[in-house]
Amino acid sequence: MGEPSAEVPEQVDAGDGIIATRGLTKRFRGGQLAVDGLDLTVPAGSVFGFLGPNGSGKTTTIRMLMGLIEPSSGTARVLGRPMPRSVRTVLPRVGALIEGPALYGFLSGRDNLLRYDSADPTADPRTRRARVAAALDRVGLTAASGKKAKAYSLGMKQRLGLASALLQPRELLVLDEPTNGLDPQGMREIRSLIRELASDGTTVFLSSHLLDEIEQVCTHAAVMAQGRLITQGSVTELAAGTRGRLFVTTPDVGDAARVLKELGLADVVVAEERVTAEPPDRELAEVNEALVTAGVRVRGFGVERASLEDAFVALTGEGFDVAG
Ligand SMILES: Nc1ncnc2c1ncn2[C@@H]1O[C@H](COP(=O)(O)OP(=O)(O)OP(=O)(O)O)[C@@H](O)[C@H]1O
Repeated sequence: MGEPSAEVPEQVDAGDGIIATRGLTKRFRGGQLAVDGLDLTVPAGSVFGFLGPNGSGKTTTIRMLMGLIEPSSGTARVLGRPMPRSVRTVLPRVGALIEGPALYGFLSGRDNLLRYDSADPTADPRTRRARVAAALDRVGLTAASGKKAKAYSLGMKQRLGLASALLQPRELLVLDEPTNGLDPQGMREIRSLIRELASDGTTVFLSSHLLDEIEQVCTHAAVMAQGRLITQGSVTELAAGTRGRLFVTTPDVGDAARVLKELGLADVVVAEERVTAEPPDRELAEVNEALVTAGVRVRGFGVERASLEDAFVALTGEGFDVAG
């Protein structure tokens, strides 16, 4: 039921993306418009960051992609197939970690994975132990595999969750806020694990409300705000579309700021021993010369590359400031 018949083969168009949505919309019963006309394209082989403040519609989108809830309108295709119609053929090829892993605290990490594996009707019981051992090894939990899961740190629980998603080879990993609640060390571990997984060709789609996290691990990103897509593209393109900032490092910040304003530079901001402004249209050397001529002791000077945060500010006119 629901699967396309042999006469109407599903075309998997690689150019279409591993995930592709068109006009995807979710309005909840109470009238809340959680996702509004989303057109998302996730290229094969990318580490795709789905970025947005809390409440911007990320989890709702992921739930629609995984066939957990029905869209109100629009379409979603995952691995080239329509969701939720193709849930049964698509989900076995996708490793998903949504809203934290469901673990039995009284079982060891290894026994939790054995349970997961035995719940999969396609998993051969004869190779179960080897599969579980490989997954534990992959996430660096071999040494702790005999410990009860309730004694695991949050980071270890998260890694065990990832191991459960990795019991079978996957074409796509979908991770909802994989570093949420972790300490900096735990975050670093999960990030390096994600990079490693991506390096052997798995497409990774992860949501996050942390800009620098996306910048550190993702090749591509989409930015959501209030249920709408603000932008998407490669991380370098997104940042490159935004101009960097001119900076002057000097003890004479007052004089430096005055000179920059006299030269017509916009958005001059003074901080301790540092003045920044929008980059000028004129030659940088001219600006430097004007500073030096005015007696400003220039200790550092140049244009900094724009970050994803600069891009976000430029797009929305506001900072990426999220509450908890
Ligand atoms: N089952 C539901 N019924 C009604 N409204 C909902 C439901 N689930 C989510 N919402 C609302 O939809 C909006 C988007 O929520 P969603 O959880 O998708 O955002 P998010 O970006 O994933 O945020 P978070 O990171 O906090 O999970 C929010 O305003 C939320 O209150």
